[in-house]
Amino acid sequence: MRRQDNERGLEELRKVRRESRPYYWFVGIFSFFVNLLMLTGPLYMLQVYDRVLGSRSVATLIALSVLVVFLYGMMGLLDYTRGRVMGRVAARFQSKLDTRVFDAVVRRSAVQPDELSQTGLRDLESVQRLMSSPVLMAFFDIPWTPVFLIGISLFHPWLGYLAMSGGAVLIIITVINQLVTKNPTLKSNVTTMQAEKISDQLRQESEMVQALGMRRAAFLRWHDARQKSLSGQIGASDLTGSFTTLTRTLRLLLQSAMLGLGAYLVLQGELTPGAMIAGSILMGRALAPIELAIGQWALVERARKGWQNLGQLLAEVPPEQPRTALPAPRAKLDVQQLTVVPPGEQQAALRIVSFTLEPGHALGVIGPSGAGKSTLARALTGVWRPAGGKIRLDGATLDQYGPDVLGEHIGYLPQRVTLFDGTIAENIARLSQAPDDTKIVEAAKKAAAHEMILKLPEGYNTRVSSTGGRLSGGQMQRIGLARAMYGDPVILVLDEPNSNLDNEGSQAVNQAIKRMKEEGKSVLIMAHRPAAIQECDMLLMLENGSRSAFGPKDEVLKSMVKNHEQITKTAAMPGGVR
Ligand SMILES: Nc1ncnc2c1ncn2[C@@H]1O[C@H](COP(=O)(O)OP(=O)(O)OP(=O)(O)O)[C@@H](O)[C@H]1O
Repeated sequence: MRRQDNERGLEELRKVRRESRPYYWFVGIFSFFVNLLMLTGPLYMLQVYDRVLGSRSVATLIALSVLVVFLYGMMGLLDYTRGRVMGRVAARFQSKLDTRVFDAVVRRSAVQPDELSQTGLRDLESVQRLMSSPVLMAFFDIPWTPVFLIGISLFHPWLGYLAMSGGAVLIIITVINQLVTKNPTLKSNVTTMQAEKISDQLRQESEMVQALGMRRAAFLRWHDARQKSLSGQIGASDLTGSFTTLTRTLRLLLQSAMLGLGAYLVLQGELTPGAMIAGSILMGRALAPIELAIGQWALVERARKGWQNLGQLLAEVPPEQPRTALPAPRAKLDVQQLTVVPPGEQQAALRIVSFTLEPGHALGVIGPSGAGKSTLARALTGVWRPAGGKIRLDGATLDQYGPDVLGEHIGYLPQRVTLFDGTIAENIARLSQAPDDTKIVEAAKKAAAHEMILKLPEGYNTRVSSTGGRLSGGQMQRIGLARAMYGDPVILVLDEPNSNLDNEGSQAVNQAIKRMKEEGKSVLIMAHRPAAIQECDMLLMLENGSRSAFGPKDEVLKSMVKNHEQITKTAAMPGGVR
């Protein structure tokens, strides 16, 4: 996506940033006073050398020193306050965007789990971190650098020339630093993330890694990524480090050069000793923010990249428009000419498929592997949008329901059940903030999982992890079914519900389907095994993404048998299919 296309997302970010505009003014005004108070040191030196030492007045020295303590105190207070304000502005920026970015990340991950969706929340954090860091304060201070440099030239034009040329060299170094360190810093960030991703995945799949004897190979793969990340980090930190050292050395050198030139001018009688010292201190103050910015440039680069990424993410996943709340739908599903193209693919996985499902019916969707059954399930649950055709739930297309509302109406049991870290009850209640215990138990009973859960050591409060923890595959599937049934959905989409179930589990699922039908609700079962379609009244047969048969179960099965016999007979004939 080009920068121009990201503009909508960037504008969204800028809008949130603009909301804190009064605070930026506040910090700007405070920075003015902080920088003004920076003159305390040089002015003190000027007074001590040129007035106190000349007049030998202890009283003046004490008065000046008290004043300096007060002024430094004020400066510290203002500096601390502006830091606190920016910290809060940064936190506000993050929390204002948290919901929006989280929503965009979840929506994008569901269809395209790429780098952009993975880093979304981290990108927001890196922008927040820059906003609350001292580097940002340095940006508020840098505009004062020329003012300090001009101040130096007021002492003596030669000092001014030296300060200006020193400042110019530092600015050139800053620009070169920005150009040179940009790519290595970003590259090192990417390699670090890749190494983390590999280690996360290997940790999650540790059981399989162990069982398949993949430990050494897995280690080498991770180690390779880790080495790349490490050498990237060393390269980037060497580069940034060299610029930091260069600027620091240059600043110290310039300060000393300032003293040297000042001393020469004092010897020539063109400058007072106080001005010599004050000039050197001013030089240090003028260059300090530039030095700080260069030292922390990696933070700036990360935030800059994060800002661009966020712009792209928000542009690609626009906010959802509010929808008119519809009444609870009847369990009537109407699929017309549905075509679905998996995200990032060119070819449709489902082509012009039509069927209807009436309330109180169960539809079995059968077909070989890769026929498009799971694709249909994802389209029916609103996860993948149709590239063509329509899916209507009680007359309204799916996009007329809000995604969370649709989730309440259509219960979904995915092919691979994943639970979330938490208790079984929390998982069944779909992590609801206000879980309803009665509904949780009811859903578990409908899924015939109630007894099984009670037998666990802590019943409904048993803690589980994303991979199930102490639960077996079949137990996870039954909890997944209870989760699908939580909140009384009108339609249930079950993708291979029997894949991990024993006989008792399969019967429990069939019982649940029967109950749904009796309540006037409907069920779709994507299945390989005959046991799964026992309760189905209708069958939809998919082949290569197209509908090859649809109708009452017995008729479809009969025609399948007939076709099968036909094929067998033809194959048996001389010259037939072999
Ligand atoms: N996330 C995805 N990205 C790209 N293509 C996909 C994705 N998921 C599925 N497909 C493709 O869509 C086609 C249909 O896959 P689908 O998972 O719907 O088949 P299925 O009938 O459910 O198979 P199975 O019975 O093995 O689960 C396949 O060609 C597959 O390669």
